[in-house]
Amino acid sequence: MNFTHANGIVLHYEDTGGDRPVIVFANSLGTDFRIWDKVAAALRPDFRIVRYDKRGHGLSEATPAPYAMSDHVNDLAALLDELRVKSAVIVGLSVGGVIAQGLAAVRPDLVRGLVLSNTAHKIGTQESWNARIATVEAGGIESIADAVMKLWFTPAFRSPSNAEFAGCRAMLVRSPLAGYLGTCAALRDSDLTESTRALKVPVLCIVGDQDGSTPPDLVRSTANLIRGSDFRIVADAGHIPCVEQPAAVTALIRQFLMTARLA
Ligand SMILES: O=C(O)CC1=CCC(=O)O1
Repeated sequence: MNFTHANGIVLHYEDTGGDRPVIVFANSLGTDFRIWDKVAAALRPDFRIVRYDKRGHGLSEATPAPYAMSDHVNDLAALLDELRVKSAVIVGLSVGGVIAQGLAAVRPDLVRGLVLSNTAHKIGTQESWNARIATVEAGGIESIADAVMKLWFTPAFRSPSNAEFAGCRAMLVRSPLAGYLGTCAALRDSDLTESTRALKVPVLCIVGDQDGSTPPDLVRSTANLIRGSDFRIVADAGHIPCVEQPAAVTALIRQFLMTARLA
């Protein structure tokens, strides 16, 4: 296990692969960096892989809610400075993709390219995030877990016999409450439309065909903002294709890196 102080908090991270081209993975709301296990393992022979638990998730410090998206962005910038990463491809899922867009806007020196998975320049509305915050404050994360699982995964993956599904549900309900609520507030208050429209790096946007949280049309609208970006749909996947279809996600990342000459 690796921990470091960055931006005034303790972050949990993993850093493997020495001086190869760097890929950084950022995870989604209510998950930790294990969601990238299969994709990271497939890419590890060819890349330096950095994964981390964002503030209030996994083993990273859970400061009191609410958070701002700039907290998450500044945490990642500080972590990469601490690890002496000069420039990387950032692969971000959902809020991890929002953090990746924010990092590219405020620290373009750190970002060679972006893979934006199941994310958007703006996710949800003030009303939807306030409603979720109120429900979780009243009943805990367990009270929304079954509904969230329907956003995250296809019916086939949600089978009672699928142990991986049970494990992902456990990951959600065991998330630190402050981290979950804090990041809901960060999403509520974040709108990156203008800074994302100004991005100049190579970008691949991907989305599961059955994503109930950031559906294909929303992710396509983000791709349409970014000149020259590519947009791909992953078949038979919900909001977390890196868990549900890791081979397809790995293939799309590899193809993007080759085409954009980032490998
Ligand atoms: O739990 C969800 O609704 C899915 C999600 C939205 C933002 C994020 O990071 O995950």
